Amino acid sequence: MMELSVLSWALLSLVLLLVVYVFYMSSSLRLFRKLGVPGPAPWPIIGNFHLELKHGISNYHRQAYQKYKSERVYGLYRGKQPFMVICDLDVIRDICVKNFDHFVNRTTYETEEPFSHALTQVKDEHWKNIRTVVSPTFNTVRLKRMFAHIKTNGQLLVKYLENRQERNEPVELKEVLSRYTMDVIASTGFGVQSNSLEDDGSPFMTEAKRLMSGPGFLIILAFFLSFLKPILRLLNISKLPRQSLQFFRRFVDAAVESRKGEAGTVQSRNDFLQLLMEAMHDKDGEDDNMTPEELAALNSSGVKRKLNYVEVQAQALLFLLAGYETVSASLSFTLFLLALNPECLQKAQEEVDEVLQGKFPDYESTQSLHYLDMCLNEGMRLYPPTPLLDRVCSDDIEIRGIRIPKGVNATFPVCAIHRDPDLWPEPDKFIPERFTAENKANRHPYAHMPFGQGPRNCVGMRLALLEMKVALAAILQKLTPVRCEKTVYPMNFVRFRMLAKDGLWVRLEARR
Ligand code: HEM
Repeated sequence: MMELSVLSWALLSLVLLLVVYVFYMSSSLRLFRKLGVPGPAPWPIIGNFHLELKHGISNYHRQAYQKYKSERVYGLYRGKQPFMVICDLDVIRDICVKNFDHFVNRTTYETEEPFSHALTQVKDEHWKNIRTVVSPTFNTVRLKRMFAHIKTNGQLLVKYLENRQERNEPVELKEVLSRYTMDVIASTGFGVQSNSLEDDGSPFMTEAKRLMSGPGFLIILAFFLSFLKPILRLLNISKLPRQSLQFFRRFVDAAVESRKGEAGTVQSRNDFLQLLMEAMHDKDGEDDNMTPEELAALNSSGVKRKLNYVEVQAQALLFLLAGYETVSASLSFTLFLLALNPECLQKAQEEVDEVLQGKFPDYESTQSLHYLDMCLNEGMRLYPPTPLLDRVCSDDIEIRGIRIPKGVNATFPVCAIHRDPDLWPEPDKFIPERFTAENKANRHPYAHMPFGQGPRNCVGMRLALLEMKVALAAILQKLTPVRCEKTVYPMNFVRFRMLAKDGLWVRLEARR
């Protein structure tokens, strides 16, 4: 009898706890109703997260955007976290630029060390400090110095593809271009030739793939639904595969260690790691490797630019990861779309022939490949690697009649804006001519934002465009991609990833 009553008490307490928990989790689910912001009704505990899970992020937001666009904004909850999705491009512009001081940070989720110090994660002054150090890596002077690395890998890529063409083998573009991208990152970042193209068992590729293969379903849930995090911690489940993280950490450590003896010497390595290590030694203005332009940019910022070792480690790891999936996806989708659109392909090849005159692309010639630039922009419009962007509001503000309270995540539905038929007639078609100077001038500048916008935009954009143009131009100069028996279009996508389930298969023909 006694035992039963203990059990009853325990059950009663559990039920009470559950009620309190549900009440607590639901308490903030009234915010959007109070503000008059439309949106789907949230469920207790999970909010609206089930909708993104069920339809996929891009599909869900394309539908929701069309439904609520006339209201300029809609509200969603992930767990109890409120996300105000902004459909009005002028409001997005004000958030990114005019009112940037209210929206410096983006939503971050708990990450393993040292990732919490990476540029994508850090906040406010910490972010400004690291961004100031990292930005000069991508200026014209540094990109020109890095070009030799990109050229070597571009030449290897074409040689590899020519071999495949001679054997008449179809090629899965995402796989091959991921290998090229990893080789470019390893060489421009760390001065290392990772040989991913040549070597099927390259540890660089194996670990990068493992890292990118995406976390398990439970982990994705925990990413967004914070109440699951303690459970994962208790089960010692990591969001990123530990083995791969360890591999890249050891790689960065070894690279830093091997260069320590070089500190203070004039030896110039022209890579990202060198810049980070210089920032660690904090030579403030005495840097032989920096141009006057770079020094002026750094010193005028007025913020401290010394990095500690963990920060160096974090940026180095980020460099490996941030540019891998994004570049390889954009590059392979664009080449695939060119293969499916022979008229555009012909125009691109004519431009390449005219500009390059039979030579391998160099830094200057890539700047004249305007049609290729339009093709890349159109590829990233259709398949933006980052389908949603966001900024966290640090203080209550009203922008163009929309009240955004402190703590709310202002989200920009890039994947939906990029397919809005009012901005892009026939939005699902690949039409690079949308990006002629004239057409661009007639469109809102925020209608296209694959690299984000404002001071917190993609810091690696110029490197990304350069390595993508070199690869495209070098391939199209020698080879013509065409549909083959393995081509699947329209594509089916892997859940939660901008990755074609059946691959991006083409056959290559040699150009006469
Ligand atoms: C096609 C290629 C790429 C695309 C589409 C892309 C896209 C983006 C986007 C959308 C953001 C967020 C911007 C915002 O919130 O406004 C971002 C941030 C960032 N990207 Fe990229 N990216 C690409 C390549 C690269 C490369 C090659 C690197 C470096 C090697 C890089 C490094 C970063 C970093 C460090 C940030 C965080 C910037 C900050 O918080 O200050 N990205 N990128």
